[in-house]
Amino acid sequence: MLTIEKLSFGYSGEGLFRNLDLELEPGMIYGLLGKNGAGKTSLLRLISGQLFPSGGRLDVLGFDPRLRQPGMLRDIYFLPEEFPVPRLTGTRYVALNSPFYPRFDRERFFDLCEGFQVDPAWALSQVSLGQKKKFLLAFGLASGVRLLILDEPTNGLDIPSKRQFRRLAASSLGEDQTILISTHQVRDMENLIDPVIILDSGHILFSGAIDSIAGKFHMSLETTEPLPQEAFYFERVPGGYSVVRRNHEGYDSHVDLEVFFNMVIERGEDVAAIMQPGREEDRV
Ligand SMILES: Nc1ncnc2c1ncn2[C@@H]1O[C@H](COP(=O)(O)OP(=O)(O)OP(=O)(O)O)[C@@H](O)[C@H]1O
Repeated sequence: MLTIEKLSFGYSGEGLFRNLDLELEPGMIYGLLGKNGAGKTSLLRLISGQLFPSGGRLDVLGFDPRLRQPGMLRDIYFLPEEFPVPRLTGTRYVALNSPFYPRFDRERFFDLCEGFQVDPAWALSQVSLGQKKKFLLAFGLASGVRLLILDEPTNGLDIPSKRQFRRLAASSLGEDQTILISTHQVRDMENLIDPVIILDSGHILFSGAIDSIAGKFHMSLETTEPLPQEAFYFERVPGGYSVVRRNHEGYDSHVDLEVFFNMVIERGEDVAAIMQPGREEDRV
């Protein structure tokens, strides 16, 4: 559903992406993780045709996003991190905008509004940032598009709303749909995103399924600090140390995404070597 090959892009001559490759499959909720400034928003804007690459190939739902053809636009919904809202009620917004999305499901939209505790009768310009965001998330999740792109969707949401978002997003996904969520708040996305893509300074350091991580690495919370040679990676956490070891024994363990993210940022090349069969080097 989305293929990126050898993508290059930069702002005013400064290279951000060089030879970037990425493939997204339908039926998944991808998490695009990266620190501030890693390039997440730029990548999302390239995918949705709001920025143009300087080289390489982008295929989004069979379209070249630069052309912004109606066939692509009716199947993509992009919720940016910051967004202006018109001086309209939610109901009027839906009446004006839903016709652009042929598979928009009004009943689902009202259910989602109820789930998010937002009232479509509200004037959008007069509600809080979190309420606006939840309204637009309900719109996006009800739009029926094949590619839903959410840039930092949990920014501005309170803790119960973040939980609601995870629940409603997971229950909204159809087989032919993909959700691509960018965030630097990794914890907010746990138990929702799979696979994960980790971007750092314009490079994809990791792209893969949670299962594949659990197959190669074992994570545990330990009370004592391990010796460096005893662990692949560890960090101090409340209550002790989060310790990552190679999973040679095939143990089942929960993947703590934040720890994995930190590990990839610190040891990206080593993780890549381990994750790729055939190029694996046996490290502790
Ligand atoms: N319009 C622009 N002109 C010039 N440079 C830009 C522009 N937009 C972004 N950049 C730069 O490109 C890099 C990537 O920015 P981008 O917004 O894509 O990162 P991000 O991962 O989304 O960050 P954040 O998590 O802070 O939103 C940063 O170094 C940023 O300063």
